[in-house]
Amino acid sequence: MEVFVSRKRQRLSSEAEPVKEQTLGEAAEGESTDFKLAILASLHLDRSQEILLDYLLAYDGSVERASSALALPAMMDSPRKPPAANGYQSSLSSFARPSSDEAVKVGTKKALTKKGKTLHLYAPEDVEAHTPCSIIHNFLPQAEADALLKELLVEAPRFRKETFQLFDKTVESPHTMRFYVDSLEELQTQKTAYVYNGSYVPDVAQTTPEMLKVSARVRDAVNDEIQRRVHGSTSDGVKLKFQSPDEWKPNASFVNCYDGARESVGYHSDQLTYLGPRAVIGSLSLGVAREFRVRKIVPQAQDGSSADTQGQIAIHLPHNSLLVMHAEMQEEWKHAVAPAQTIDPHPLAGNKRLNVTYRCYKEYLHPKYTPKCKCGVPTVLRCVQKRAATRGRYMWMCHSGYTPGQKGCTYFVWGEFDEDGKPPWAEGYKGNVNTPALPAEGMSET
Ligand SMILES: O=C(O)CCC(=O)C(=O)O
Ligand SMILES: [Fe+2]
Repeated sequence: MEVFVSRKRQRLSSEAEPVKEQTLGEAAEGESTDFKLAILASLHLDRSQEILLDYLLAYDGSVERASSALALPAMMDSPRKPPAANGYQSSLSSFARPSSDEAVKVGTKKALTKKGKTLHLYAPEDVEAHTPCSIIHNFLPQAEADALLKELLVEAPRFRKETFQLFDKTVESPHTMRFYVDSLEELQTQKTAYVYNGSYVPDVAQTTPEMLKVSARVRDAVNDEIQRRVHGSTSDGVKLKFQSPDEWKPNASFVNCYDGARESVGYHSDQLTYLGPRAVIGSLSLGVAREFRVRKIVPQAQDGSSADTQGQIAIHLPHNSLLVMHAEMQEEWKHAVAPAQTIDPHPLAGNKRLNVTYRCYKEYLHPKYTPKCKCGVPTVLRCVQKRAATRGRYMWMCHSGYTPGQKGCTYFVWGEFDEDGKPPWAEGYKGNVNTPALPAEGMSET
């Protein structure tokens, strides 16, 4: 296809295989779905993520074929009837009652979603049962939610779009954001020591007074939710391997602003580099209600089905709701905020949605301790998702492949973590359980 830029595929492995010239579309075929979506988005700027995903699924994951179809003027609509986006359920059981063997426990149930379909969830019990998240509606007293929203509306004009590298292109995130840390001392080290997508973040701000007040409430609620989930029916009191047993203490946050229906964030997992394995995140939504999409990216262990045969789940996020992304989330699922067809303006925020993602940065994952790559930059922590033989294992890799203007190196080392997610240099380290030791081949497919 002519529209594709010809490029040499960058290999992150040390295999000495000839590198052949290929189109961007061909090069993408072995990549993850979100990567393919990002390529389609860069080629079809006028199409929503939802339409792109629909086409990609309709053409069995082929970027070339999906892109050809998207280019045809006669096919401006989705290749199939899009799933209904409106309407409320009181709970999923009133919408589709599973048969007794299609159960009800997360982890033992059959997938509720089907390839190319979106299942919309509104009730907290459904969100909890069918996703790695839990949600608390009307989380803050109304006056406190409004005070925080007003404060963030004053901050929002200083937010910026994030840029990242996609092959030869520099792409901008379709919404704005800013990073906040609690202490002044942390603010200085963040600017000079912490690396995101290969570079320092020049604009780090100090957590505002209302954000800090709310942070204490979020901390208590998230710790309660973690306990409830660990002791609930699905995990029988056993935390996940690598999940920290310590109290969750937020000390930093990314604050996102979506101004209008079209602003969005594409499918991604949050970076684990400073949070560690099996991270938990508390995400507070204010202003316009939007849809949070989640999609499982590793197959259900029980039925062995491919993750790509499952559809996506949309969680409705109204003003003043706290969504907890639990420890299963970042390694096994991806999440997105989809562009909307229409939005209901909010009395204080107008067309804006503000979102605070409270995070717990671990002291022992400060870049002064973590492995450095050959470029001399602290590495990024990633978890293998696609390759079955090494799935679920952690590795430290060079950042620079994601940095505009930088090529990056092939540096890669398996991460060592104990059962509580601590690295060897952390106090109380109990010994490595991140089964490693396969040769470092084909590490480009995570
Ligand atoms: O806006 C949201 O709800 C999600 C934001 C998000 O995914 C992020 O900050 O990583
Ligand atoms: Fe995220």
